[in-house]
Amino acid sequence: MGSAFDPNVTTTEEPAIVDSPPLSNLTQEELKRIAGYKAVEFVESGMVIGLGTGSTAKYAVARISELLREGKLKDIIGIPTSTTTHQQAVSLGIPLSDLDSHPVVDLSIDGADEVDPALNLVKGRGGSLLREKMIEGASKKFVVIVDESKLVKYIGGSGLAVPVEVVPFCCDFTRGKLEELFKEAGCKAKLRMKKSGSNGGGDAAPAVTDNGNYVVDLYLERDIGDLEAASKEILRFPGVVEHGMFLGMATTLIVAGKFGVTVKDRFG
Ligand SMILES: O=C(CO)[C@H](O)[C@H](O)COP(=O)(O)O
Repeated sequence: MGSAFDPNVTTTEEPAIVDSPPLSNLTQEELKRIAGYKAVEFVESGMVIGLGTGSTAKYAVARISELLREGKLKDIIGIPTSTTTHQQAVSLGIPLSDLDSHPVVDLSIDGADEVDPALNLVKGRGGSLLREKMIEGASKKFVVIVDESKLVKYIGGSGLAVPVEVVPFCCDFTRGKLEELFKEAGCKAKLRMKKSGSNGGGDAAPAVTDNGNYVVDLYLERDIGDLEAASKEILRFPGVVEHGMFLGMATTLIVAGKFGVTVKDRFG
């Protein structure tokens, strides 16, 4: 997968900075922790920090709280990107606020489901894409933390979902429109259902986001090409709230893999 991840015009022309020895014996979970901890090296006292969501971001949140407790960080304000992260941050005693009170965020740290060679992302398989996009879009810097399994040649290239948050009203109508839009790429659009057992009755109910919406997952067989054009087309449907392609938003990527930890900066 690493060979698919050469810098292109939108990323630094410098070679990736590999600043750790090979981590070949570590589990995926340990790689997530290493990426999360590395990102927190960018955090400085007094900053407003966007706190991401997911199994990688939770390590960054935990590390921030550790450094606050040790007095190595001071006066941090966290802006959580989901109710789950809100609960984690409250339980760890991190002072919190929101975009209404802090419309400019110094730095956000979050995971991703896919990262392409131009640092475009897919996010939202955890269902938090709308709040993540609002907060990360308001951030001066956005550090993305992944293990190497998230690197793809093109958006949708993992074969897993590109999520779209939709309003519940006539969601099958919107689902059908999205499938039709990407039919050339062999798209199958599926309404995301609650995980079996989470509502006591199997897969009968749609999954509901923190904002009371549903998610349509797009499964693509082929590259959809122009991502900015695809983004505009998706957002043109009135039933769509937001999609999980984060284009041109990441300013830094931290990848933990068997080769070590790589930090890659985007210029411009
Ligand atoms: O976008 C997200 C949640 O909506 C997550 O950042 C993304 O799903 C990655 O999660 P993980 O680190 O657990 O793989």
